[in-house]
Amino acid sequence: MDHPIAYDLIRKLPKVDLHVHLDGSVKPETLMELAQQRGVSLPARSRKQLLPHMQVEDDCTSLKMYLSKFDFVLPFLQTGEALRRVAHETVEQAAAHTIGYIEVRFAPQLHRGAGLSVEEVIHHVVEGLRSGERKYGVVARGIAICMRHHGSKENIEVIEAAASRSGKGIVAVDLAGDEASYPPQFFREVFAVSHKRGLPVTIHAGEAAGAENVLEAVTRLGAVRIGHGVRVKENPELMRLLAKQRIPLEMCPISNLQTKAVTSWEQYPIRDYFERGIKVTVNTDNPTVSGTNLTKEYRVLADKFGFAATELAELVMNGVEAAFLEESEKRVLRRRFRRQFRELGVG
Ligand SMILES: O=c1[nH]cnc2c1ncn2[C@H]1C[C@H](O)[C@@H](CO)O1
Ligand SMILES: [Zn+2]
Repeated sequence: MDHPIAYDLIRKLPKVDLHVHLDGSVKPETLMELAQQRGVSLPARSRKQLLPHMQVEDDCTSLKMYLSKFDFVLPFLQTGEALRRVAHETVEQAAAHTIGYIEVRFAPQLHRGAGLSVEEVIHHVVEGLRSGERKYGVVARGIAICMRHHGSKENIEVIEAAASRSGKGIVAVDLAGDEASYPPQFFREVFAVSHKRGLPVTIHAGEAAGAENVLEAVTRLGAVRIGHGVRVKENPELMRLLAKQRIPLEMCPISNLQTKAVTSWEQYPIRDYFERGIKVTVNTDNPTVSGTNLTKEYRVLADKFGFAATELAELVMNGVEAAFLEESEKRVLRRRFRRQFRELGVG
């Protein structure tokens, strides 16, 4: 049976990905080459055999279990060369799904195992993004992540280094990792530094813990965007606050189902948020770990939630408005996207 919105139209629709992790985007083929270069043998010899080590299965029961997949790839992402390559390839993969703007996030402290400094990690990732930008015509920026299991000293070091690169490839900072074990109030001191340095903040919240974490992130950590926010639905007043303050949610539907932020699509609040006027954006989170891409994410919205093409275009434009870009850069994107929508007969 034909779907009311053709798969091909969704692929061709210009899109933005505001929430995609570098270490969740490594191609299996690349991992095999990186392992070979290091003389390390992998437990698998083909892409097909390797994928189960890099990707979650249907039996994933929690964010914690989901996060364990990253342990497999991180040992191979410890050199400048590897970081540049995966950053470049993240942009390449985005281009294949007509993504015009991408913000790639990464945790500098997780890439220091072979002696790189935080500044060097940031430098190599930004260089990889830039070469991807030049080759594929996708505007690409970086977000530096503080990890929940790291101490204040390490996280403040990330924020300081990111602030020094602000406007030079890095546009914001984030907090990621095991939300259930480390609530946001532990990080007030850390994010006070980003506030002092004028660096925008987005926080993973309301994914593996309740709506109170989103409230804390917005009111105490100064978050101007929220990663996921699936459990905001528990608090109607918070939903009104987010709509009123125009705080965008970076939702990642397929990842959200895998980490059990919800247990079925029926419980997924994206339609409800959209209708309440919350600025919902649609993103991939971790293309490799989640076995996803942005076309697939938008297709879920059409298939499971009945979003029409014009509504999908509205979600895309929410992403453009939510981008951590200068107003002049946004204007260019806005114009380009509107023209592309018209050419596709959408809106
Ligand atoms: O969805 C997520 N929630 C919390 N943390 C996450 C998510 N996806 C990836 N991460 C973590 C694992 C990675 O190693 C780290 C840096 O990208 O961020
Ligand atoms: Zn994430």
